[in-house]
Amino acid sequence: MTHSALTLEVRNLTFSYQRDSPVILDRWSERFEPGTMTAITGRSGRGKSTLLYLLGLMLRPTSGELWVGSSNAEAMSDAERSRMRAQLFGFIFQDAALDPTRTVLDNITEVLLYRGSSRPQARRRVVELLTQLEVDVPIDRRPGQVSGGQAQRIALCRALLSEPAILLADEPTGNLDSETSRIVIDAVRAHADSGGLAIVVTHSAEVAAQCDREVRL
Ligand SMILES: Nc1ncnc2c1ncn2[C@@H]1O[C@H](COP(=O)(O)OP(=O)(O)OP(=O)(O)O)[C@@H](O)[C@H]1O
Repeated sequence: MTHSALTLEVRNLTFSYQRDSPVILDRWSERFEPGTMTAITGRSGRGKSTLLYLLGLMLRPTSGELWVGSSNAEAMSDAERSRMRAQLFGFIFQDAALDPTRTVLDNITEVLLYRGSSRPQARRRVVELLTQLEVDVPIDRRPGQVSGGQAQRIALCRALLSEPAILLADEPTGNLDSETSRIVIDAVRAHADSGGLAIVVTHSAEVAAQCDREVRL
């Protein structure tokens, strides 16, 4: 797997949800390099998920800049940001955001079909990766018929198959036992080792220890 090597850089970022609500990030600066996996840690309510939404171009900061490679995302239109999000970012968020009306297979394969894989090729890749992630469910099931931890790994499978330059994960091991957590973190680790950039919000010291560095909010 190869990724376009992109640095993500935040400069003097300030954010509050509303004008009169508490400031969650105050002139915050940080740089995330390709080929690395960073843990974002900190007490509950400190703004870890909010930071991930900002980094993933889902929220705009109150002030400050976010650079994705050589592009300043704050200078871009909403449409340009959406395009960039679809092309460069992969997300593993707490509400796995699978389409409940479609099968596990269809939820995952779309990205591969879109990129020109044949249906049998796409199916093979999906089955291979689900097996690696130890998701032992029939691929014609719907998301409502799998467990929370399985849904999370199905979302991880979808995110990894799109080969995003930047992978953002919000508590990807939150619902998982320690053995399954290890499988998930190994997969995120492999993404970073192959040149991708991974940022993982976590409350787990064990997960943070497997990252290259920890940024505490
Ligand atoms: N949509 C929103 N509108 C207003 N305030 C919000 C919104 N979402 C989150 N907040 C507030 O922003 C703060 C940061 O929330 P956030 O979810 O980013 O924290 P967190 O560090 O990820 O927490 P946790 O570890 O509990 O998941 C909290 O005080 C939260 O109540």
